[in-house]
Amino acid sequence: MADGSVVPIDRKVVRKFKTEEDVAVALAKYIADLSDKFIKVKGSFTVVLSGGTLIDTMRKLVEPPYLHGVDWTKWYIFWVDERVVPLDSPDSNYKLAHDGFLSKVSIPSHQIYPIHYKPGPQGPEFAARDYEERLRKLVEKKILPLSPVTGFPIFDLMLLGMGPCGHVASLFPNRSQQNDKKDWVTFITDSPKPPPPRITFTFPVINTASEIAMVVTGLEVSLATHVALKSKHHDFGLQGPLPVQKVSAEVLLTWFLDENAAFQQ
Ligand SMILES: O=C(O)[C@H](O)[C@@H](O)[C@H](O)[C@H](O)COP(=O)(O)O
Repeated sequence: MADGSVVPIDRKVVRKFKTEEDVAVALAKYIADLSDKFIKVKGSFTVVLSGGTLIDTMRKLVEPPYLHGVDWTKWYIFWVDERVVPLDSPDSNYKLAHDGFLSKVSIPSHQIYPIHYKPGPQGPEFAARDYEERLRKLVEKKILPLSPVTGFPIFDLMLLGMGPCGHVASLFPNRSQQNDKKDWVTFITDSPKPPPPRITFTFPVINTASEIAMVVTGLEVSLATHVALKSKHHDFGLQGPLPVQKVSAEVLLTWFLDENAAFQQ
């Protein structure tokens, strides 16, 4: 199916498109519709970004009709993971989002939450603790609600990419961070994807989000996509599931795939 038709399975839908351009068109509408819905219901829209190709795939959102149709003033922006580098570094997920998205829309700057960067070996741990503290303050201010079910903060929308090894955020196979059930934000100093020092939301926070979009395009992710959506078993030389297999959303997890990523479906 290459028309974006929706196949509902539990709290998960898979939307398959022919090209990456078709994914970009559908993703913009999906995000704008959720923005309208959440702002109507709760007066704000909390959005969590990833790095990688996601920001480019969001490109239609900064074009008409969304550019002037979305109420950007109600948006709050967070990062599901960030490389621990200065914010103006070419490796920074903040810079990527700033250049491709945030600089083009009118989200108030105090509603954008980049990491606080500190150089040196303590930088990753500092950035993770600091980010978690800032999230806890937003819970106190009632900007982020806490889930009565999980005890973790509820974000309205999380936009995730996936690597060929099945990683999401900076939760990688063969790294302990994917098993953290206590922290909201943790850090990694030996990420297999460069650069090595990063912070990342943990799975309990990711899976407490209301809506999650897995935005996955390209042939190199087709095997991990196949494992996540079809075979469930894998031959990646690991014990246990791939990180992506642990993703679920409170309301709905929506996969956006192009024909290449869906090649093995
Ligand atoms: O720091 C990063 O690189 C990201 O936040 C990471 O989690 C990304 O979302 C995936 O690696 C997918 O990356 P691509 O979209 O580039 O395949």
